[in-house]
Amino acid sequence: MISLQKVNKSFVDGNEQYQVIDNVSLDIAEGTIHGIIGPSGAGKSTLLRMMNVLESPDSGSVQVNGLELTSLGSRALREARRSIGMIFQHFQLVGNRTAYGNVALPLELAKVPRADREQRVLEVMRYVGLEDKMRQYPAQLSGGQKQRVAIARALANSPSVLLCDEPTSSLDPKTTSGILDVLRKINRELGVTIVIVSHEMDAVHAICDRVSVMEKGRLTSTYDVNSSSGLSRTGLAAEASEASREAEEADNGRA
Ligand SMILES: Nc1ncnc2c1ncn2[C@@H]1O[C@H](COP(=O)(O)OP(=O)(O)OP(=O)(O)O)[C@@H](O)[C@H]1O
Repeated sequence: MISLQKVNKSFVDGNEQYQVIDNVSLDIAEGTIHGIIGPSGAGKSTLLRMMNVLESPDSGSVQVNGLELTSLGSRALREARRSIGMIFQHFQLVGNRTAYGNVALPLELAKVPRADREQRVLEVMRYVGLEDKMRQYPAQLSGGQKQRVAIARALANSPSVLLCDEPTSSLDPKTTSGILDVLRKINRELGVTIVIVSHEMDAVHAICDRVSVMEKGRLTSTYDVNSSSGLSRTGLAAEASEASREAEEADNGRA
């Protein structure tokens, strides 16, 4: 369970102070996939980064698996973060390490013995379907492969939560669908709670159980994707596609 209660965050730019997160409360149930959508600058990434306190709130509470992250010292926070993986739009792989070296990195930091490390890297690279790319450097991999390596790295320490900041925004539609399949598999098979920030509505609706909408630092709504509101959106999409089919038929009739 991820629970944000009345979190606030502002940044100072010159003489101006901007309230980027404005009194947001949000509970995300264990084992679900939760989307956060909204216009550019709404505060989506900042809110996501609060869930592992990469961004600490000015006030409010951030609990993950019952632990109040804002009250932890740096060592305890480092340990708590091991159960919270994160992936990014631009992958953030270390360029001078192979895929193997990238995935091994969090295990090295956690002081996992070498033999266990090797075993675990192999396991997670297999899980994302890249066991044949262990010795490649990031520059030798496609975008989709880089994101799979990043996912494997995020999984290395067996997290219970995976935070995804625009995970498919640099990828083409086919690669996007492969990455969404991997994320769905991680959720279903490993029970990992996933939070996805994205501006790609199709991707969000394809994979999420619930979605929150942000605007100007505030949460304006949260809905179930399969609830009546989700269905009405599907209904609208169906109507739109029916209308475009009719227009096409009319066009063909004219030709
Ligand atoms: N470290 C920072 N210092 C100053 N301002 C920041 C910082 N991080 C974010 N901001 C500002 O906070 C606002 C929200 O940023 P954030 O990245 O959370 O929005 P977003 O909804 O994820 O946008 P996008 O979809 O464009 O990524 C923006 O105006 C941004 O410039």
